[in-house]
Amino acid sequence: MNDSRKKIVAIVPAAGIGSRMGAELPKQYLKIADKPILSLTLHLLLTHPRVERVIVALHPQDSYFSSLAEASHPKLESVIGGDERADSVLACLNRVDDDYWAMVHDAARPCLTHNDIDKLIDSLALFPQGAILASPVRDTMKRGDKQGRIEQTVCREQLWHALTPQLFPVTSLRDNLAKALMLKVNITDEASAMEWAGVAPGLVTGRADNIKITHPDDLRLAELFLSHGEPNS
Ligand SMILES: Nc1ccn([C@@H]2O[C@H](COP(=O)(O)OP(=O)(O)OP(=O)(O)O)[C@@H](O)[C@H]2O)c(=O)n1
Ligand SMILES: C[C@](O)(CO)[C@H](O)COP(=O)(O)O
Repeated sequence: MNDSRKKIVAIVPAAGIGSRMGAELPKQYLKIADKPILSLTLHLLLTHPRVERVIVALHPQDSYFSSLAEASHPKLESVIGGDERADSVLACLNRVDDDYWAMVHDAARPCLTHNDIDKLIDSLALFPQGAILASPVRDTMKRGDKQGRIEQTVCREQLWHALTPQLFPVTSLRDNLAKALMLKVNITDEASAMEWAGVAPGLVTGRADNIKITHPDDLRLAELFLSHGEPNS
């Protein structure tokens, strides 16, 4: 099936509390260049021509989302997320028809570009099983011991940072994720659920500035990237 016929739904897990950020409000509502991070991420996905729908998972007590400009967008719907990121993704997947492809992208990654989304979608010709954006590890990698000392140097050949979006057929992702969660398998991204089921997702080199805003110093970095990044729409 060529990509012009692939129906793509973007799934945005945004039900976290941002504990590592330690801010007064969930990090997805902190502002960069005067815009909430979630607004930046949703706008990026809603304006991409190959994304038909966007589903966002929200915390049950989320009182911020309704005030976002994007909240009333006709292509967008929201669901209540779960205890872990994977539960939130599954809650979104349960709202999607089987003939879609799910492109799962963290709310906390607002620096994604349309060009990288196109790269990922185009990669399905090579990786019909699904694929993820990833960034090759550049630094020498160390494993530390419990005393904070170097235990070993880890070979960085073939090591990648998994990014998002991660793009898979809705049916296999939903089934594999549901089974893995039921068996209490540790799932931190969509690819790990697919790997658990024996699938080898494709790795597509994405921009290293597609960072996940996790700690306070990530905010300034993201602001820098967004002020110098390519226009997305
Ligand atoms: N139960 C959860 C937990 C996380 N997320 C989302 O998954 C993305 C990546 O998770 P992470 O960066 O860990 O966000 P938080 O869980 O909010 O951060 P922390 O672990 O520091 O609390 C975020 O957009 C977050 O909102 C979610 O939808 N549902
Ligand atoms: C999905 C992810 O962004 C890929 O790197 C990452 O696994 C999310 O992890 P988190 O602990 O939920 O931030």
